[in-house]
Amino acid sequence: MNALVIAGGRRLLGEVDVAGSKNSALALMSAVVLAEGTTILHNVPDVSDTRTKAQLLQVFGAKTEWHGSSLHVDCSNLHNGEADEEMVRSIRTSFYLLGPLVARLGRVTLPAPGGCKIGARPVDLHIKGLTLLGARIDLVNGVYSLEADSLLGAEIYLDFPSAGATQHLMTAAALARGITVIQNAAMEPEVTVLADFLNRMGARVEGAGTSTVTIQGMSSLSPCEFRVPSDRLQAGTYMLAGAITGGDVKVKGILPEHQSGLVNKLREAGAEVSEGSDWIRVGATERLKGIRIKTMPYPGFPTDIQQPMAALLTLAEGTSVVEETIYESRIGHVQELNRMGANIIQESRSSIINGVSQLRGTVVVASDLRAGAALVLAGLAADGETIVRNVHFIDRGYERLEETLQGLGGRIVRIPEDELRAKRVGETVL
Ligand SMILES: CC(=O)N[C@H]1[C@@H](OP(=O)(O)OP(=O)(O)OC[C@H]2O[C@@H](n3ccc(=O)[nH]c3=O)[C@H](O)[C@@H]2O)O[C@H](CO)[C@@H](O)[C@@H]1O
Ligand SMILES: C=C(OP(=O)(O)O)C(=O)O
Repeated sequence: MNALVIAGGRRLLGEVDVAGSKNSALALMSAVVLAEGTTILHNVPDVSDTRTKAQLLQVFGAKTEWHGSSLHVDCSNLHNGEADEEMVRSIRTSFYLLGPLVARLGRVTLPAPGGCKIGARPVDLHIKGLTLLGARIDLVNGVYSLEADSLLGAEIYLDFPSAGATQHLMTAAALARGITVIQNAAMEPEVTVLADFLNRMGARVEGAGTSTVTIQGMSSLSPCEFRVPSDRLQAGTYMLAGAITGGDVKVKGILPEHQSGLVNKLREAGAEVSEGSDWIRVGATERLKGIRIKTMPYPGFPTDIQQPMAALLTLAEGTSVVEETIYESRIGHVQELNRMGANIIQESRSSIINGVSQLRGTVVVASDLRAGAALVLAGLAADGETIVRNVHFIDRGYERLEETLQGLGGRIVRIPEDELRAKRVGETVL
């Protein structure tokens, strides 16, 4: 296990080229199984989730090869396999493989998925949709078994615009006979990226990015080459790094229209934000003001940026209220930020943040991916040294986080936790 050690208090300055999107790459890595032959995904982020997903594909007979950030996946000889429960539980999108694999193989079994522990995260909408597409589904001892002679197009209404269910069902429907219509679909950018990818494979998907997505299923699809777009969540985190350190950070190679929730809220808090066709620059010359945030499905304020944004607001003047409406317990950062001197009171799904003028470095523990990102941001701004433990959570979704932050002038290093234990109380690392 590793920890990140951060010597805070330095303004971050400079430019960041943002890596490929974890969430898009993972959805595409399910869709690749739809086509016989080798699909090539470019710009796949080097994070633990994509490496785990590649291993999972191998369990079902796919051959995977990494060439830098390009992933070649040969799905010519798929077969059933028994996936290790630990592996499946370590990522969320293991589950998105069920639909496309049953479409290709006629039957498949897979343990229930994992992902960040930020709420109950049921899969009922996935199951409801797959059942409507004609799959027979059993759950025994935490393992899902699916069977279908062939999938049939269906009309599916989602009770909540779930990003995962929308993408999973679109993928399965691409090999179903007839037309599938998904109502109350998620409108997240990752849905549109997946539609572009499926269309590149020969499917006919329309309406992605709206609340009604229509998929004309095909009897077969072809492999293709596709570039994963940049990660809007890594980008958002680096924008926040510019703001929380009173620095000036330009994130490049991104689609600014995907950041409108964050950009508007940063401006409301008093940050300086400018943007061009494929970049956004964020800085802060004065202390920010407290604001209200409410997470919502896209295009609302993204839940995945809620925890990093909360870190920023701990230092804003006055009181902020951050309401999490998507997940019932995305609060792992709260207690740890308070250990650093923040003043956050958690009331049900709302964090009431009373701004403090300084955070103090200490040892904190990441409970999940974005809680980890929030603690790193807090550490960059804090007085003294912060040690963030459980870095494996952060590694799920940030490609070479410490190198990127070092490139902006941040003092941050990764060290094995064993080395930390050897230090005397009060002894610093950096
Ligand atoms: C790998 C990936 O892409 N992860 C993202 C994806 O997660 P994920 O796809 O898991 O998130 P969903 O959009 O499905 O979840 C949103 C809400 O719907 C609920 N729900 C979901 C499915 C279901 O069958 N039943 C149900 O009740 C969830 O518990 C949650 O409260 O979208 C989330 C919302 O933008 C992001 O936070 C995650 O980073
Ligand atoms: C919640 C997240 O990921 P996952 O859905 O993969 O757990 C995230 O990326 O913030």
